[in-house]
Amino acid sequence: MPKPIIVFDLDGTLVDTAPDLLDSLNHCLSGVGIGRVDASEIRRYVGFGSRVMIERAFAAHNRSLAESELDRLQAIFLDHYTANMPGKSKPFDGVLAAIERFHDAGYLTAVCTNKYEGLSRQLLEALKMTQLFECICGSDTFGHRKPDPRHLTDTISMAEGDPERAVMIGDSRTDIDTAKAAGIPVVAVDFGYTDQPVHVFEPSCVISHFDELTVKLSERLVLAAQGHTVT
Ligand SMILES: O=C(O)COP(=O)(O)O
Ligand SMILES: [Mg+2]
Repeated sequence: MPKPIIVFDLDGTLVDTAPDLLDSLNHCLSGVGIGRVDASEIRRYVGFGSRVMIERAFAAHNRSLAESELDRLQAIFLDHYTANMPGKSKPFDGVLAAIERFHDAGYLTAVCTNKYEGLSRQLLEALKMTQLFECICGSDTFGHRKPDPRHLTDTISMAEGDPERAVMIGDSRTDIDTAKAAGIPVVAVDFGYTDQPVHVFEPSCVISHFDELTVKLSERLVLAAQGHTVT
């Protein structure tokens, strides 16, 4: 029988990667004349991978960007980001204990991220976290990515999890829209990368620390999603 599953987003949910994304973004933007991006800006640019992040930095400065220049800058970004991994990135407080709680309760865990799969694996490997997940599915794993709900449903299938007992954990509108479109309950963390507070996007619930992510909470969300009255 397939097991219940918790699917984690990566950047801003599992791992606090913003300091390294910021360093690599500023490295690739040096010399293009838009100045340095700061820590508050980067949180609005993350969510659709490095290419969109660079595009958003240009758009924020009312600058257009030719495709070939974007290719060039993305290659610089990726080289720098890869060479410095894991850098300052670290798992958010309490997430490792939360994963252990779910494993002890018989759950599977997986990653569904808009980071490239290779980068995600390299980062999680450097943080000694790869073995925690049944599968790690990036933006290039299936040919569709969040907010396409198939990115999430295909992740659950690959992990051999039960889609009727799945919960997504994410930090952005993209994660919330993806899970809702897939009919899967979604817990939003309020410490990740988003331009608006996550409650605006109406996730199933919001947590401020992984201590709040309990097996009981996930069971309640699954029951509620199936239409049961939960008190
Ligand atoms: O790297 C990004 O832009 C997005 O990554 P995430 O889907 O793990 O938040
Ligand atoms: Mg994220």
